[in-house]
Amino acid sequence: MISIGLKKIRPILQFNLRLYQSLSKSTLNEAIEKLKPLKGGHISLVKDEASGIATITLEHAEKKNALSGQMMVEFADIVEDLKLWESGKGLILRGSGDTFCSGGDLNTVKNINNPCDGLLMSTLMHSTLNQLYCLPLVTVTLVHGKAIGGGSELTTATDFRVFSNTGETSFVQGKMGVVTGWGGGTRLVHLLGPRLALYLMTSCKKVSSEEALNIGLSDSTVPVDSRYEDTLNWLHQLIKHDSEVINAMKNIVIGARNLTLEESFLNERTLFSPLWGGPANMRALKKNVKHK
Ligand SMILES: C[C@@H](C(=O)O)C(=O)SCCNC(=O)CCNC(=O)[C@H](O)C(C)(C)COP(=O)(O)OP(=O)(O)OC[C@H]1O[C@@H](n2cnc3c(N)ncnc32)[C@H](O)[C@@H]1OP(=O)(O)O
Repeated sequence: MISIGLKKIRPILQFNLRLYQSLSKSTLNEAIEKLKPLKGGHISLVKDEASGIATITLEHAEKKNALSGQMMVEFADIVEDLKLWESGKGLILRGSGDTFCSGGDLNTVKNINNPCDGLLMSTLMHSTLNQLYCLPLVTVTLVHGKAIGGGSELTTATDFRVFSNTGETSFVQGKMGVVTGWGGGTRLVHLLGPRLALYLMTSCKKVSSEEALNIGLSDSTVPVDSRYEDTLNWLHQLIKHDSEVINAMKNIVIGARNLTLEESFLNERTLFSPLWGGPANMRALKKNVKHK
């Protein structure tokens, strides 16, 4: 009976996750062709096998970490890489220099400034950021300095946000005559609810680190000088368990976000059963842990 359940649930979860990936393969390929030649900056990925924490760094400091077309394509490749990282537990997304990200690189934007190309860019960024959103890792954005436009959208693609004192986010798309192009509007509603999300989008208000903490957009504020180390420490507190346990916890959250209630409970049972009596569970039982 259980094996029937196991067989059923994988396709359900995978079907829902495929929704994010299946924004038409040919459209994605067309987007990559279009965006790749639009150069500038770089995105790096460092995977620390010992801790299970990966760090993605936007490296275009001279343009305030604006995302060029080339960086958008690199971002897609990095998320593909992380999807295959079996021992991974956590991820930090950050920017280099004094700004988290000033959104789309205006030089790239000028080259693709028509509805068709806009749809291509949007399709690629939706695919990348929604797959990031669905990684089985505990993910956090370190918001140091400004997150503007598309930059503010990036911050919504992780589970948590840690702001440095100077961290600030603003959904300025309205001032640019557009709306969120990277899926940040939908994720913002999931994060804060429709009322606050609509307020932030329509007002284009700058949200300081303090305000972000107050409204539940930020999970912690860290001093500027020790921002990366403090974010690492903050994340370490959440990823003490075995990677299988962390991955299953995150997959419960992803399932609950995407599936119907019934499917989500089935997903949860399916994730639970292999851990019950598994290596981490047996080690814990042997230790006779007291939860004082
Ligand atoms: C995709 C779409 C969406 O919303 O979905 C978007 O994101 S649209 C993009 C929305 N973002 C924007 O409109 C950003 C506009 N930029 C700004 O507001 C400002 O530059 C700040 C980001 C607040 C930084 O001001 P600050 O006075 O500190 O520095 P700055 O203005 O001298 O900027 C340093 C250099 O970075 C460049 N720079 C800054 N942001 C850029 C961007 N997004 N694309 C291309 N270049 C950019 C500046 O032009 C300047 O280049 P030079 O040294 O060569 O002069």
